Amino acid sequence: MNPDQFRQPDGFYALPAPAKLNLFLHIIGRRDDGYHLLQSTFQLIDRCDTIELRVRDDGQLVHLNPIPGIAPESDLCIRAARLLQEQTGCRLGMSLRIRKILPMGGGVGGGSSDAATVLLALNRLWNLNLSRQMLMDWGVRLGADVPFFLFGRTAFVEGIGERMTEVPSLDQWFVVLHPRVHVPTPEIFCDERLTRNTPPLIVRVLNSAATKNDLQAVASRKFPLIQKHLDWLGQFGEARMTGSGSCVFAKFASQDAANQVISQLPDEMTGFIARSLSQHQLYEFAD
Ligand SMILES: C[C@@](CO)(OP(=O)(O)O)[C@H](O)COP(=O)(O)OP(=O)(O)OC[C@H]1O[C@@H](n2ccc(N)nc2=O)[C@H](O)[C@@H]1O
Ligand SMILES: Nc1ncnc2c1ncn2[C@@H]1O[C@H](COP(=O)(O)OP(=O)(O)O)[C@@H](O)[C@H]1O
Repeated sequence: MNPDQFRQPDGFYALPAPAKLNLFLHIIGRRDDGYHLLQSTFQLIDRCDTIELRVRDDGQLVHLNPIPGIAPESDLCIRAARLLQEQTGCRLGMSLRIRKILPMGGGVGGGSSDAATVLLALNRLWNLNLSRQMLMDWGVRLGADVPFFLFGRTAFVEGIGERMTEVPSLDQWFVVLHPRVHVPTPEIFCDERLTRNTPPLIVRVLNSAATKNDLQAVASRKFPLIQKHLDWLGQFGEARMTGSGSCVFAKFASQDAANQVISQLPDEMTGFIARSLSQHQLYEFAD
């Protein structure tokens, strides 16, 4: 795939960073170090941040529009580029702009996806020719979900989130709502009410009535606004939380059906519709 298809007249490449939904998320155990053993299906959706970047010859990593509240050097995109410089000795740099539309800390993986897009893009634009597996091994240092975005296809995820198997992607539409609460992931995982004994799935199911999100009961009890959004969306289909929240979603067979639901959204709620994506748009930027 030629990166030129993403090139804009100003010389920047405008690259998509898609969101994900956890179609289900089971906690099947806990390791001695406190980390939880998961089983989850991760689905890419076509709602995306846009990462605009241009290669620099001077080796600098310049963030042209830092996200309020995130210091440029802490931004996952800058950290991703620095990681590649450190690991490969590459002396090239980048200028970066982020067009951010994905809710932060919403369980749709925006920060991890932004980082994965930078890793994939620089792999091409800095001519590094690193394998997908190499990028995944390095990317996990930036965030637990980064390897999934590099994997780039619908995945059944196990372990603490590091073991991935491709599963068939279904063409589906989703309504996603964003309750305006920030859910602290460690607090949900540490809650004594969290169940950690869902029986392991043997058949690799994509999504069915037999699955759930084990983090949802704790998160929605702690944050009533999440429950309120689940109740509203639940009128139209089975509503579920993604990741550790706060976003909730329901799936629909057509764009029309999803549009009909979102058009009825009360003023005090925000949300969007999205379609399942069978493959990351930059999948071919790694071998
Ligand atoms: C559970 C998921 C599913 O997608 O939730 P979301 O972040 O998407 O909401 C992610 O894997 C999360 O990824 P991320 O938010 O990067 O988590 P990390 O920084 O690795 O971990 C935050 C904290 O969550 C707990 N944690 C996380 C993952 C795991 N398998 N077991 C855990 O117990 C640990 O307490 C850890 O300190
Ligand atoms: N480029 C970035 N985009 C979003 N979040 C970022 C970014 N860089 C660093 N972060 C930090 O990562 C945290 C997790 O972000 P995000 O991936 O959006 O959440 P989640 O894992 O719940 O989907 C944010 O709260 C923010 O502090």
